[in-house]
Amino acid sequence: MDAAKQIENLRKELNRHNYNYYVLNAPEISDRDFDMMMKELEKLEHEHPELDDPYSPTHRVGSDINKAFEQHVHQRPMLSLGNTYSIAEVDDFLHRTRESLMGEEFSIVGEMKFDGTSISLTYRDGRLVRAVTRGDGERGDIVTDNVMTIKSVPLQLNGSGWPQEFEIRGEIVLPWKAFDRLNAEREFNEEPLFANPRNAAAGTLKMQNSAEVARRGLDAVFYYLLGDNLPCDNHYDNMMEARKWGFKVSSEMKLLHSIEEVDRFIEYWDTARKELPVATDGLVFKVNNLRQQLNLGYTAKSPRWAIAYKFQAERALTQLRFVSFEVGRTGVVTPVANLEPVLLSGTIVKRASLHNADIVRTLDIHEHDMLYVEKGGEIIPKITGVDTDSRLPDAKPVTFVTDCPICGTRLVRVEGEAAWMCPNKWGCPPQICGRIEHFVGRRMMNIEGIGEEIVVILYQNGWVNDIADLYDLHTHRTEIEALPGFGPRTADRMIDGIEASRQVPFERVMYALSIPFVGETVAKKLARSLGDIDSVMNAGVEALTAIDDIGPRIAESVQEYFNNPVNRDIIERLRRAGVQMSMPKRDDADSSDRLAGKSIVISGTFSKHSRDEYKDMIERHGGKNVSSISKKTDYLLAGENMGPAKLQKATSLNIPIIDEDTFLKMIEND
Ligand SMILES: NC(=O)c1ccc[n+]([C@@H]2O[C@H](COP(=O)([O-])OP(=O)(O)OC[C@H]3O[C@@H](n4cnc5c(N)ncnc54)[C@H](O)[C@@H]3O)[C@@H](O)[C@H]2O)c1
Ligand SMILES: [Zn+2]
Repeated sequence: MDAAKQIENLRKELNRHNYNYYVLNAPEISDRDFDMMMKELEKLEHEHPELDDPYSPTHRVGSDINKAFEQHVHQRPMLSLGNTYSIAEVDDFLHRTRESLMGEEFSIVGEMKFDGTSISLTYRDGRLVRAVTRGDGERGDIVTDNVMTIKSVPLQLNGSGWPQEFEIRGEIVLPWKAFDRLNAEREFNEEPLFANPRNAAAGTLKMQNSAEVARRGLDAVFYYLLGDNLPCDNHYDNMMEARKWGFKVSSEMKLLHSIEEVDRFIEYWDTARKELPVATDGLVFKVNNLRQQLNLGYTAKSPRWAIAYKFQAERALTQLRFVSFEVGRTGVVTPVANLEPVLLSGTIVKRASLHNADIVRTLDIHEHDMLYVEKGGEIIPKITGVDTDSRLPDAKPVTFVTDCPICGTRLVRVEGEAAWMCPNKWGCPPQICGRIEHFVGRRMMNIEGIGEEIVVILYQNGWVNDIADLYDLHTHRTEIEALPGFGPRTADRMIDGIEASRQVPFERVMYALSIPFVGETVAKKLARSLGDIDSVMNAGVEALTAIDDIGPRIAESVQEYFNNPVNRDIIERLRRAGVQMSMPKRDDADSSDRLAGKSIVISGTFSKHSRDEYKDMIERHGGKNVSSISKKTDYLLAGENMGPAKLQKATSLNIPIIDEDTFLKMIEND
């Protein structure tokens, strides 16, 4: 292949990976592989200056701009960092810096490289006025509302001495604990897991629903102060000032005075970082003195006064014991590599998902192969390769099962996907138990006292075969009490939990039914738009797809579910048991058509009701809540601390801006 073709291919590939990483938050390759590809392109472009292109990914910061947000142009571009993978490369950087500074003394600040998503905050007169993502480096998305939900971000500064206006940059992170909780929840709801806390943080920051953002537990750490009248002439002291104003500044930040100290800092954190409560993917070294920073300047993509050192992804070689095939609630069969236990990033890894049949085939795994397991920025261990040299001569390739490993039914291929599933919905135990577990879950019917293990016991004893059987469980009370380790208190808790679930609102019942493709949000929309179960059951495809966010695939799935007589029977039994099958009747005073046909944007914070309550009110009075301002917007319902850009846009489009009192008057009874 000639260089031009090679360069073109690399650019195309890198652009695609940038998109997966920054926009979809779902990288396909490891950061290291990405960085190596980038270095290769840099090298080729260097050798062939005639093929250079300002749009090449080597000159540009990967963009995370999302059309659903308004954008803001950064006063100073937000750049990336040059990266290195070894102490020697960091030392090179220090030598180069010394040369560029003509031998002048300099000190270095060593910092954690937090693995989240960058944010720029602007403060005026001590108050937060705007939060913007890095975007493409030149301009980013305005995410002020979402950032305001992060408790450690000061809305109003403490102390004194801050410039009248300044910018502070940092990283929005999702601490390990919150990340694990979020993924456990997603796993339970059978939603795709986040590959790592960085992707989770970036995805969360770009959500349209600030209440959900608040619930997820983001945090923010700050590492860069910018402005015209900063309090000190060096980076370190400025950060110490920022800490006094109320910003979270990492306590791991350290002033370093020699190459030896830098090297020791790296050696120490190479292992110690595993104990930190947030994910880090490396260290950052910055020249401390601001005048020296200015002298060193920038390349198109990164400052010359700083460098990142990236930690190695941890990789281990271990033997495959066997591949198991596991059946989930929806019947999809997932291959799992069961491994000889191996220590990786501080945890013992025994199992790693192989995802699907295509991946098993691509890796070409044979029985008892030695496999490479990796756990880098990604929390979920991944099989990245096979050591074919150590393969036993007569080892057979691992093949995907053709029949359900549990019930023996022949598997069918899921249309358009790499997945296989067991079609025996009503006879395959993990599917039956999976649906019951889903039904009792916290975000569904929230039946306390019944968890995963108890579901299996109830099923094995023949008492609960489907979700409706739960409501007859009291007839087995004596038998339950007699189970080893149970007793009257446990039985009480279960029965009380079931009793209480009769009050769970209809929209959560919709979600609890395990209708394929009907997740929490879709269930809510179905329930709210159609009002009761009979309307959902009888809705045609047209009526279903007329609802926001419901496409033909979901509509078909809903119809298929209710066309099945087994499901119809379950619904009737649930109805007889007193489970909520309709939305509560609203007081007429609570709803009207006063806002019929009006599109309303909500922005800022309010004192009389929460944003969610206002959204609800808009809908109840016939209006439509929309997230961004356009010519079609009828009103902007504005609270405190509203983003100035939104305000400006509304003014320029002549959209009436109303405060909460005006809004409440608008929907009041005459
Ligand atoms: N796997 C993939 O498909 C894929 C695709 C695109 C990018 N990537 C990865 O992303 C990297 C490029 O992303 P990037 O441009 O955000 O660079 P980066 O993440 O390597 O470094 C720059 C970022 O580090 C962050 N940072 C954290 N702590 C910091 C501190 N103390 N001081 C200063 N900055 C700090 C900032 O957000 C800054 O924007 C690549 O090197 C690659 O590893 C991977
Ligand atoms: Zn089966």
